[in-house]
Order: sequence, then structure tokens, then C-alpha cells
Amino acid sequence: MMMNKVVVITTGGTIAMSEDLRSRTVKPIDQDTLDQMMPFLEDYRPVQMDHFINIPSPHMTPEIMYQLALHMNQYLENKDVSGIVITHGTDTLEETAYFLDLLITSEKPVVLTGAMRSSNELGADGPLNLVNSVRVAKDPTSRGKGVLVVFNDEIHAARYVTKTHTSNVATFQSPANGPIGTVTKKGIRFSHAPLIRDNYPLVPPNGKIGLIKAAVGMDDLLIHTYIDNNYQGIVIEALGQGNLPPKMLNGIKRAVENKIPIVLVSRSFNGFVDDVYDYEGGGKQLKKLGVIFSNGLNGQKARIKLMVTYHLFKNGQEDLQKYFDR
Ligand SMILES: NC(=O)C[C@H](N)C(=O)O
Repeated sequence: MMMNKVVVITTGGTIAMSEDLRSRTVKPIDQDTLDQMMPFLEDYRPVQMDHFINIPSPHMTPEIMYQLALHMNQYLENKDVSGIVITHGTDTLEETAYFLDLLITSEKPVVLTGAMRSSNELGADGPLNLVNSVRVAKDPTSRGKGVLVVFNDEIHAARYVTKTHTSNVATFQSPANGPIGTVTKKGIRFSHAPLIRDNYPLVPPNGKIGLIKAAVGMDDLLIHTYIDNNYQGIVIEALGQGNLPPKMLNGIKRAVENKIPIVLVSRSFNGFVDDVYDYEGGGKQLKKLGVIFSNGLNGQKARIKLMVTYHLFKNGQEDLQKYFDR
């Protein structure tokens, strides 16, 4: 008989931290403290804890994400495991979630969660987020929906979710599409599922991808700096529907000539970039120059996607645009 086990892979973050009540600062503690949450999971056994790493999420790297994906895949191949929960710091949680979403082939649920309040703070949200995540990971209706983020009773798709507040427990939101489900006291209720799911081979990601946010009157200094420092791709958070200040154009031309892909997203968090505006620095000109337009991803997620697809581009499939159309 299959065991229907959920494995909780811990990676650190505030859920594995505590507050020094005198200095009001928060710092990492021994990750075994997450084991103290096991009694809350009694009703959902079997649950296994696996302490993978204990880092604040600003210390996460593409290499660690890759190791985490390999580690997680070993569990997903095990027929006794029905789902995975990964605890993670919230600052870069959406990036790890989207990275795994792009690489996972299993239909089994993979859920990321964490906490905004550390373990000894009043109203600590870690235990409830963990219990809700295990419930979602165990629920058969969660299968085949890609990597999920469960936080504050909501279920979000990795592709759309983003951290929107520095301290509020309702920080995770999907600005364009809303949550795809809700965790209630009695059940897991999905209202919709992401239609777009793309998968790429699990190879080490290219960590030399830069990210620039465009702003009024900006020039191309940062683009040249990335090129001079051997970066292999650059994501630009452009203005509005995909336009840039004219002074950024020379750097863009140099990057494209050097076969350094430039991927354009919008710094507005709703909507798409398109080659609509026909003026200097406008989307039409950028498209003509060879800039790749992305598909409603935010800058940090487009960067993850370029890290994951770069090797396909390198291997001669020059048309990166087709990956970013999806
Ligand atoms: N709430 C959190 O987890 C934030 C923390 N700085 C982290 O990302 O590790």
C-alpha cells in the first residue's frame, strides 16, 4: 500500500528564526525548532522533516536552488511520497518557487511556504502556514497545478505570486490573477488553475544574468557594466507597455550585437509588454533591435526564466522569444 507521505524540506527564513525581545532583532535559530511544530501535523501523518539548509533567503543562490531541485526530485520519484512542502524565507521565495515550477515534471504537489513573524513572536504565522501547506500537499486536487505558494490561508501559483508587503502576513499576492485557491478549516478549495505551464530540462542555471530597473532619464551605464563584466543576459524592467529612455539604446545595441539577450518586462506589475509605441526608445524600435519581450512575468522571475533557458539559446536555438511568449 502507498504511504501518502508529505516531506517537509526546510531551507531557513523567518519561519526558522526567533526575535531577541530586548533588541527587537530577528535572527536564525537551530532549524530543529521546526520539529517542534510536528505535533500540529499529527492529523496529517505521515510527515517527514528534512533539514536541507538553514539560510535567510537573501542568501539563496541559483546553485542552491539547483541542488534543492535535485534533492526534491529524489523524493518525488518515491511512490510513498504524495507531496512536498518547502519552507523558505519570504524575500526570495517567489524566485525559488518559479525556478522549481519551470523544472518540475511530476504532477505531485510542491508547496512553498514560510512566515512573516518569527517563531517566538506574538501571532507567529509559521505554524499555521506549515499546517495549511501540508494539507494542500496531501490533497489530490492540488496535483498538476505546478508549484504552489501557500500563505495566509491562500493558495497562489508560482508563476504569478509576488511578495507585496515588507511585514504584513498577507504579503503574498498574485496582482494580475488573484489566488487560485483558499484553505478553509474544512478543506482545500481551488477556484482555477494556471493554464500556462512550461517546463525546461534540469541543468545548472546560468547565474550571470543581470537585472535593471528603468527610470526617468536613465542612461546605459548599467548595461555597459554588465557587458564589461561578462554577464550573459540582461532583464530590463521597462516603463509602461515596454518603452525605455533613449539614452539606454546604445547599450542595448551593443548587447544585442554581442549576442547577449535582453529581455524586457514592465515595471508595472499588471499587464504585458508589446511593440506598440513607435518613437525613439519605444517598444516598436526595441523589438526591431532584437529585444525579447516577456509575458507578464515580473523582473525577478524573467531573470529566473532566462537563467533556465539560456543553455537552449546557447545550444543554437536562437529564438529565445518563443520561450518568453508563453
Ligand atoms: N519573512 C522572511 O522570511 C524574511 C527573511 N528576511 C528571509 O527571507 O529569510
